[in-house]
Amino acid sequence: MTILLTPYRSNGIQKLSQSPATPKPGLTPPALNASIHAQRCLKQLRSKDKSIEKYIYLSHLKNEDPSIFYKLCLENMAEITPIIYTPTVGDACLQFSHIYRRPEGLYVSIKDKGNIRSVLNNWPKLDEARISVVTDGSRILGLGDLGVNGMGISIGKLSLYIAGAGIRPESTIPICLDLGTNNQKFLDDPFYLGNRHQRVSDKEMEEFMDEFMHEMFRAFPKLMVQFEDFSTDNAFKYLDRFRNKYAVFNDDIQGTGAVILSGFLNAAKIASAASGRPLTSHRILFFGAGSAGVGVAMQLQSFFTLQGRSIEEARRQIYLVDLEGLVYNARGRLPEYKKYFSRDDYSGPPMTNLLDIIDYAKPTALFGLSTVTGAFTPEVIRAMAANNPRPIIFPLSNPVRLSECSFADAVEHTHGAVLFASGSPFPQQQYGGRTLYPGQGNNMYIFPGLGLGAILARVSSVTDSMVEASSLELADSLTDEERSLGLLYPKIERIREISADIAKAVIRAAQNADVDRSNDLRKMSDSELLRFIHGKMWKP
Ligand SMILES: O=C([O-])CC(=O)C(=O)O
Ligand SMILES: [Mg+2]
Repeated sequence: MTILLTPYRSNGIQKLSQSPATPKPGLTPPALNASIHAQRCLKQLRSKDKSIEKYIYLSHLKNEDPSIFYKLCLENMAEITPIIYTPTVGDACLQFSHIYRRPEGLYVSIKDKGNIRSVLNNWPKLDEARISVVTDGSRILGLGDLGVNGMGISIGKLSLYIAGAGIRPESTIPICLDLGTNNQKFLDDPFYLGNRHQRVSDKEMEEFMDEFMHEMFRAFPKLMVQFEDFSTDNAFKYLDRFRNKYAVFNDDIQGTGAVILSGFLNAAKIASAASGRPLTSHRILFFGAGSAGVGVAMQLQSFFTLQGRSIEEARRQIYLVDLEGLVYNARGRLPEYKKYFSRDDYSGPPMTNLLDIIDYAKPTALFGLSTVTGAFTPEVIRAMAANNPRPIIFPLSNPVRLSECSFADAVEHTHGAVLFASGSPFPQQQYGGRTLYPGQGNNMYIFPGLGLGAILARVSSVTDSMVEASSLELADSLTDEERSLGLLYPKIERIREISADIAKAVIRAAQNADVDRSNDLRKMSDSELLRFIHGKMWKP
């Protein structure tokens, strides 16, 4: 590890390879020692009480000395992830224009339309680019339209790619598209860093997106793009529009779908053992029918059909609930993405009360993707427990304060029987003399490995089978010890090992689907492939 002395680096491009191995005498204190310095940085981090201050400190450290930053991340994953990522990254995005210090990432604005190529060409490491996280800031976590402040989420996701999958820092491009914002508070804020107008029309956005994607893959031919936190309609629209043309996936639809299927599988096995109900006959109620809700529903339906259910049977195991209640055909006009799971077997008056819907559908699993804080009231939790010996309750909205319930409430009102995962981290609980651990059903377990597999196989597109492979691999990755603790997801400290396993499964799925362009990997045995993947991981 080197202690960097390089001055200001524009756009967060980290010149690791060019950093001086040994600083010139006199330019650092005489007894500066790298491993002590890592401890010093950790101590400085821990001395701050506010998580946003910790975020600012780490963001500064990453720019100054990426090696030490990523070393700290890897050695303290459980402590640092909630600061550089969900939930603190949500606050960082809200305050992005106020805490901004230096450029990082690439901004492509509607004003660049017609001229996007020349903006992309300004990126300092054209040849190195492999993974880009692209947001338009229109639905950041559950926080709504944050405009150009959404850059924070692209940066946060890519930090996890680097820490969690060993993607080289210089191969990553965080991108925020500035298509305006409908957030009046930001439009009125003199510090706001984006264009000061409402979001452009759908038609203008479409022309912009076509040009942007076309130029991205011309400028960076080896790239894979992760779409992040687009508003629901556009998340589906642009995934559909580009998924067969470019190597692109949507993290909120597919990454969340995969991670929740994985946690559900591990939970459903335990629940089925307790209830005697077959794994394939679970009924799932989705409270929240946006990109994540529908994405997870599609992933679960696909799983049930793989297990021998007909498509129709699988579809009927899923109930969607939005802000107007149960989603059913007779209710009236629905947006396109809600139609598929809309019920045709109910035609009574609108069913708006979650307790009534639970009573009607008798779900074995309740998923929250609504951003309605506290929607899973004690009564709702108790109703789930009354119908199921081990109820599956996943309040998945991010960040923490938007969660549908806390882990403590879920434990208390199910007398410790709950099988729980949330989108944001919750502390463990003591119950009846046992320690109970909450799962974190966050796409952070999926996208690093999915992306790593995709770029190593040089895929031309990201197929559903690749996403599914990542999910099944994650579900399988629990160790005996983790299972005995009742965990639904592996410990985050094992993220690199898990990302490598996921990458391997993704590469094999890409080969089966014939979307890979790296023939050499086809010739490798599984163990050779895994060794190859580990060898490719950048280590700080
Ligand atoms: O960023 C996260 O923590 C998970 C996610 O994609 C979202 O909530 O939009
Ligand atoms: Mg997201």
